Amino acid sequence: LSQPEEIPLLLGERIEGIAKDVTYLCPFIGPSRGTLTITNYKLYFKGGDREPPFILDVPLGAVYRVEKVGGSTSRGENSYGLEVFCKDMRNLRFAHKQENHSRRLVYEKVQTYAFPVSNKLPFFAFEYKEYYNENGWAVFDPVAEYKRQGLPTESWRISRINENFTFCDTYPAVLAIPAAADDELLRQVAAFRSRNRLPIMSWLHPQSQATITRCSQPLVGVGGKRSKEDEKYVQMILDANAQSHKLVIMDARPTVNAVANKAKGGGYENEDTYQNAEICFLDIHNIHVMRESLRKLKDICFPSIDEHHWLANLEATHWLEHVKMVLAGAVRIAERVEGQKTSVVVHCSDGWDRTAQLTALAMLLLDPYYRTIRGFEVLIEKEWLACGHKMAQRHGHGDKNYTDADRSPIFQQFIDCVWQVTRQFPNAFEFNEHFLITILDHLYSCLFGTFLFNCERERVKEQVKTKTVSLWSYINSSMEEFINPMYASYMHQHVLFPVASMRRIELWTSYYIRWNPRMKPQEPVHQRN
Ligand SMILES: CCCC(=O)OC[C@@H](COP(=O)(O)O[C@@H]1[C@H](O)[C@H](OP(=O)(O)O)[C@@H](O)[C@H](O)[C@H]1O)OC(=O)CCC
Repeated sequence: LSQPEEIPLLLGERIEGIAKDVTYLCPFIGPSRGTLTITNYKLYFKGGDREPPFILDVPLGAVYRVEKVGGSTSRGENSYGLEVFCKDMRNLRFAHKQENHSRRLVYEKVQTYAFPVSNKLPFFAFEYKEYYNENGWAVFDPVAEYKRQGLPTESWRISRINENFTFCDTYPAVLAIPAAADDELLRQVAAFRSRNRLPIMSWLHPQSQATITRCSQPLVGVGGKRSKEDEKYVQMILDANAQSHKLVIMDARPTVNAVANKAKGGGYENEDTYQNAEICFLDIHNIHVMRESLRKLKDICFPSIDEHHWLANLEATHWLEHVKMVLAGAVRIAERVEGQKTSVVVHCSDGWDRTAQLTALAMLLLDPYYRTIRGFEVLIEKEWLACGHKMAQRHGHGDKNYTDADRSPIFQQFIDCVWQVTRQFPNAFEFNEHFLITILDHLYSCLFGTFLFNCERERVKEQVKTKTVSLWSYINSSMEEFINPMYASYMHQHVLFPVASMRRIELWTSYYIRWNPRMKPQEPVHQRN
């Protein structure tokens, strides 16, 4: 059986436990007997009874649950062991021998190193010492990105009112806001927005000066409160765009949820008080609906696919419908900004899930820069990480409470939407599908500091830029792996308008069904006698 030295270890990785004579029960090729090793970063199984050996290499960050299967009275073959549930659409079944107590060892080591936050241990990212000659932390600089967009202008200024994160603790330190708004007005506007997440600029159209701004819901409440300052500030956003006398407020939610939020002091802008604004609702469901939808999708994809009911089962998950709704919302924003030179304000309830999906996708459609590898990295850093999408909470990084209702695959759904666009415009992106899957793998692995924690304030406090490696260091050090050979320079000048219709939305099978072998090993064909 394999010896410790045969386990590939990263710099900073150490073996925490080895269990020999373990059987991995693969749902497709059947059992493999071998050695199961747990390190402070991964779960590694190597089968000794096949040539080539069967290898499993699973970052513990991808594990959300581990359960013991069978007890001391279990007698059936392989009935005593462990089940490991993973965030990357698979579950792993292992069978142990009862006598050598290897199950307890593996169970305890997985519980310890898969959930460092619950065990008051550092993420492995803080122990990972690999050197890369690319510094991924230098890919995104907010002022440089604003400069690339043409800021500051006479209508838009860069503000450091939030440089200590005391103005809005989930927003970036550096904000782009209307030049006409002084700090006093900013404070009054922030006070009227949920969690102080006032409208800030995401993107400026290089020709028309139309903008995409983003925020959280106004604190209207059941009493129908209004804020003259908020109304004045929204008017400043409109006035900053000389091309248009109208502004559109896109509320990502279904109206029923926007109304329900009034009961919690939230709500939406009233067209009577926001004179020159048109409000429309994009009907995208909340984090709870999306979590449930992906759970259903995993259930019909793994471990086996019901050939006779596949399409009915897929439709019943509603996953593709939700992907379509997010993409359709982004297309509506892009059409307004590009086609009608109209500025758009995007919000939802908190302005960090659906809003991030919509601004990032609309910017991807409108600006070819974000369709390059480095540009896409900037887009994720800016619209997702700096603007406070709760990466750690939504993915349960290092936390053993897998039933937490605040977990939801919103960022993954955004990457799925990006994949849909690459399918409709295969020449328009510098990156390939492997790039998108690698991002999702390291969304879960916690090997890099990039996706750790919930906002810029936390990342500054944890010193991720000096104590961890950026995912972009790894990717940009082997760029050729992630290049799309079909990328055509003439194409990338255009605005993309994908068809957000069910007939064009596809299931991303190389992600969701990646663990099923392409061909089920043929069952022996019984000769007709
Ligand atoms: C009487 C009590 C009313 C009430 O609880 O309102 C609260 C809403 C919850 O509001 P929702 O918008 O439905 O749901 C919210 C959004 O998903 C938000 O993400 P985003 O950034 O995309 O906004 C998350 O951050 C919140 O955690 C979540 O609660 O619940 C509903 O609207 C469900 C009822 C149909």
